[in-house]
Amino acid sequence: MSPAEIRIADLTVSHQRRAAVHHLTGRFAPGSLTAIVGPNGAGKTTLLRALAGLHRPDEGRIEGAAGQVALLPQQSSLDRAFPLTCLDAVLFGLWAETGAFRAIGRAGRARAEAALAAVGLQGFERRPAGSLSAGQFQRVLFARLLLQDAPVILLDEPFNALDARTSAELLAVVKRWHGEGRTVIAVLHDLDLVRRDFPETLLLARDCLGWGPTGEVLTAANRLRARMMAEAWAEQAEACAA
Ligand SMILES: Nc1ncnc2c1ncn2[C@@H]1O[C@H](COP(=O)(O)OP(=O)(O)OP(=O)(O)O)[C@@H](O)[C@H]1O
Repeated sequence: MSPAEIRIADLTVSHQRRAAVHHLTGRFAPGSLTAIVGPNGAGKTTLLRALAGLHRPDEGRIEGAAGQVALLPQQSSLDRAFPLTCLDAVLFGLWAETGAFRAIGRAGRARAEAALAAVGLQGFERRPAGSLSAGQFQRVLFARLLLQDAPVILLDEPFNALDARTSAELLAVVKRWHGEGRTVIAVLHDLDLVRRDFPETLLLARDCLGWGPTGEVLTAANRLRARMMAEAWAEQAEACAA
């Protein structure tokens, strides 16, 4: 796995002309493990989706991400009523390799079965994905990421609403990715988890309030600034003017 660096230069991303990420500059070092933290509405998901190429920047640049990333979206953003088996859901991870309409061969199926087994879901291949618990479904999405085998992994609230055992097992998968030299970036709200397991942190409140070693970024002063900025956001704020 060749390590991937992502460089961000003066990035602004807006929704309906309102800036969600504002003039962000910095880099995710190759093979780094970074938490993105900040209050609700701070622009964390917007940044992750911009890194995945799903939001176009209004200004600035993202370099090094194109074709390199695999994204775990927030579960709440997914339609689980879609009639898919667990195996099919995992096989979506091969789209980038095979294209949407090319048949998946036996080798692809074997890889998908192995990925399901790696996240503790051996025997779930034919189960409808819609019948799974939230924790089981998150395991399926992790299996899909395993199959994508990307140098950069983007995770949006990967441990949200999971029990302690599922969280611990999926955190072990994240650490394995980091150990393999992948660049891993996760949006998280649990600051104890961030302090314990994520060496780097980006603290976002639309603007960047700190980006570097977690202990230096998650200071009481920085967190207070983030909270105060969140409280000050005017819903009718205009487009970025600076
Ligand atoms: N599709 C959209 N259309 C319009 N506004 C949006 C859209 N997506 C996000 N926003 C707005 O952009 C801002 C940033 O949202 P975003 O989801 O990136 O924040 P977040 O930090 O991930 O929040 P949370 O912690 O609540 O998930 C918010 O004000 C949100 O209302």
